[in-house]
Amino acid sequence: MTQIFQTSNGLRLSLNNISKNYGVRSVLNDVGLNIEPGQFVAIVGRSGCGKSTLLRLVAGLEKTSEGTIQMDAQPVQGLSDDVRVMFQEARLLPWRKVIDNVALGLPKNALEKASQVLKRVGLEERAQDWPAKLSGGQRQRVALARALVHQPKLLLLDEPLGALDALTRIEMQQLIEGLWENEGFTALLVTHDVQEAVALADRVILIEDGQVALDLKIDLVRPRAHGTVEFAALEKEILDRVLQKKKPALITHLEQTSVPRKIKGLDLALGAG
Ligand SMILES: Nc1ncnc2c1ncn2[C@@H]1O[C@H](COP(=O)(O)OP(=O)(O)OP(=O)(O)O)[C@@H](O)[C@H]1O
Repeated sequence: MTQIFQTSNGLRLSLNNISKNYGVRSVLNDVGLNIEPGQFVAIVGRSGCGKSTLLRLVAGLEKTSEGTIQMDAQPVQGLSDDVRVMFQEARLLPWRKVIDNVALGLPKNALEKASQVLKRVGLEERAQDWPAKLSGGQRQRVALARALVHQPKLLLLDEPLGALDALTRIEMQQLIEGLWENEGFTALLVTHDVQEAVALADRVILIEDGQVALDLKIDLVRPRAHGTVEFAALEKEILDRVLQKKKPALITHLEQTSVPRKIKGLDLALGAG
């Protein structure tokens, strides 16, 4: 089932020609993006291309060098109660039980609310455990519950499944997708995993050289089966675009001029049969 934006509880996010420099190094350069309320957007790109920087700017953890970010037409000025972030590490407080980690920052009488959200992530039976007793995947479920208990309008996901094994990762993807469909928040996911991006997102944005190099709509029915032709074609389109960029100039030249078949020894490097 595709997301119906009209019924969403999410916020509209606008990045208006934003740039970010660290000293003389330009990380993001004139990035413009408009994200609809309730949309699920994935940001992909090579390591160091500025994905996490973009997320930190949206979260209000850092300031843009140029340009503005708006949520529902209001400028972002620091942290907002409407926005929650989930990182690769769960960042739980080890001296607080699971339920108390989820209820962190809530009024004292909010334990009932916290336990309802724990139930939604499938961990109600672990409420009284210490975080150290949980697996990596369970800890990320707690982190997800801790974010969702605040009913965010925007959930920022900075490679939250990056450290998990393949099966747990798929389970967590399904959990996040289900919660997003029910709660209707806007989601912005940074991931290295193109397959994950195609599985979850309505739109995949590729960042390259500090700019939006690709903005691809993913119009597949949900939940998405990884093995379909349509799924594979979208995955390939993104991967081809990423790989095309960094091919050594010599290889690209040889491919274009079809010289490699004549040069023994280079055939292997090009994967030619
Ligand atoms: N606080 C900082 N000071 C200086 N440079 C920074 C700072 N934060 C990030 N950078 C630089 O900005 C660039 C982008 O970093 P960022 O973490 O956003 O990349 P990324 O695409 O998320 O990388 P990865 O996929 O490896 O996590 C990198 O070259 C990084 O070294």
